[in-house]
Amino acid sequence: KLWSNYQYNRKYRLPPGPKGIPYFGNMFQMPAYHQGPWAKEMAEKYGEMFTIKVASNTWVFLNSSRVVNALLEKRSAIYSSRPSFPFTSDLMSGGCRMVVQPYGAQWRAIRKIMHSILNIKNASLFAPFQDLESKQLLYEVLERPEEWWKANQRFANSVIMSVVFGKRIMEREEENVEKLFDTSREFIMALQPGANLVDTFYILDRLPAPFKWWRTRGKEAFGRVINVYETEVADLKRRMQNGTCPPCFATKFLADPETEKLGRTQTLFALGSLMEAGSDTSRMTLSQIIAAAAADSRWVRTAQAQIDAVCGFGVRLPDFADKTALPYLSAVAKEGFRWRPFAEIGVPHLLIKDDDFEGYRFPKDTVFTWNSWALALSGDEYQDPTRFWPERWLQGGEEGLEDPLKGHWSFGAGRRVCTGYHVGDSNVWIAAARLLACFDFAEVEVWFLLLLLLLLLLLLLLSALCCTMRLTADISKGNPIDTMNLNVGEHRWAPFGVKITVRSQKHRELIERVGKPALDVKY
Ligand code: HEM
Repeated sequence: KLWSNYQYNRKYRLPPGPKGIPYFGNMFQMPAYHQGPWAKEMAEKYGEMFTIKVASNTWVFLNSSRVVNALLEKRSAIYSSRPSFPFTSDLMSGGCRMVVQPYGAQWRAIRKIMHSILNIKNASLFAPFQDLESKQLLYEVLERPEEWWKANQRFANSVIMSVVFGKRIMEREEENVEKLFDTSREFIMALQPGANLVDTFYILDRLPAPFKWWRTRGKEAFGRVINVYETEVADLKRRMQNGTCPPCFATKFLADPETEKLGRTQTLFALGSLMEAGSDTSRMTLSQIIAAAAADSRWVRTAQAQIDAVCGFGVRLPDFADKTALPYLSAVAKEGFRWRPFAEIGVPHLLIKDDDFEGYRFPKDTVFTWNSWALALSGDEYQDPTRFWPERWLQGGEEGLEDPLKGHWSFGAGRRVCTGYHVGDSNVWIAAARLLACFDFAEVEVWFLLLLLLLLLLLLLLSALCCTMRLTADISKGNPIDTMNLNVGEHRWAPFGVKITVRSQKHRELIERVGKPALDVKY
């Protein structure tokens, strides 16, 4: 062991990093969740790159746009695989969840399919659904402002379900959608570094099957997710037989002879990954924009002034056709992606062969990640980085405003960059533009909190203790909103408290006129 360590250290040179302990490395220093602030602190201490060990894996964090660009973008051909995840990928995803698949033929085939539906040329395919669902979103927020987070979820989910499965999701509580959010959350949790020992200590995977204590749990998780996807495909087939299914991606995909070659599990996961990635991401970014609007009304006033100038005060809703006339709204969407990236420490990219870079020599199988939180909140990268300040994107003119990838790393990098970024960007643009056109956002006031707490005390006597504790936790986050701990991944209750009010009677009438009819649209 000592000899092989000596040889390794002679051959390779890695950036410095915090000292770890034998076998576990830095595993216990990195928080289990919400690792962004810790990784930012390390970046401030070590500079553009730092190295940590998570058991036998070596991770290099990239902390400046310069090095992300130089490695993940420019050398993408060798920095685009994923580390092995015996539990999270092989067991609970049957090796078929694209986001954790290694770089290779299978990943390439699925990426091609994803691209065929999510690319910019299909913007016109998504636009009518985004238009319809964002109108319904406004009506839902008007009717039940305290359930804004559910309305965001339904919006994002229904857009992708309409395009992929030709069906609208009318109720956020729909059983299979609820299960989809649960399985997505389970997957994200499993992916956290150190969450499953076998994903970190690969040697455990060599144990004989009866000693692998995690197998049953992994198989059950796989069963749950496959069940969600199968339920959707069965429903699709039923509607196709009834003649009630409009043309959609899944009907074409399932009828394509090429699809058969993928096998059943991969076919289901291709459709499922679209549902999963398409639903969760846009709603989280929208939640962040709502938090930013409640925490700082300065930029909201500017956005509303521009919308009012173009669409009239409560006269009509902004539309995709207004995009060039509303550059501030494109800057809002961009700032929404940059401000508090939810993939806080990026997504791991695996280097597939030894590489030299500026005096360092990286061994094959080193994990590289862009330190997303640190990059977004770095004073070297952005002026006044913690502030939600759309103006930053307009300072040098409007160049690059329409490219969703330009100026931040929230969609990832290189060949692994998010395939759905056009859809995510347009989802966020239309929903944010319309919400800002019609509503004001404020942090929850103290008297309101006290009243709610009083009510909760009464509730305590009547309802289950755990439920009350959960509500209390929600409310305690309300005033003021802690924008560094937004917890937007939460899908079961409001991640933070916010007061949403319609801007005027004219806006109320506008929403009733255009938003309410959206509820009756069926196909
Ligand atoms: C709305 C905001 C969104 C954000 C911030 C986001 C972010 C990301 C990030 C950070 C990655 C990993 C990139 C990397 O490893 O370098 C990713 C991958 C991916 N995203 Fe998104 N995403 C969004 C929306 C969407 C949507 C709407 C879809 C699909 C409908 C989608 C589908 C995917 C897929 C399939 C991958 C896996 C790509 C691969 O591993 O090759 N995303 N996304």
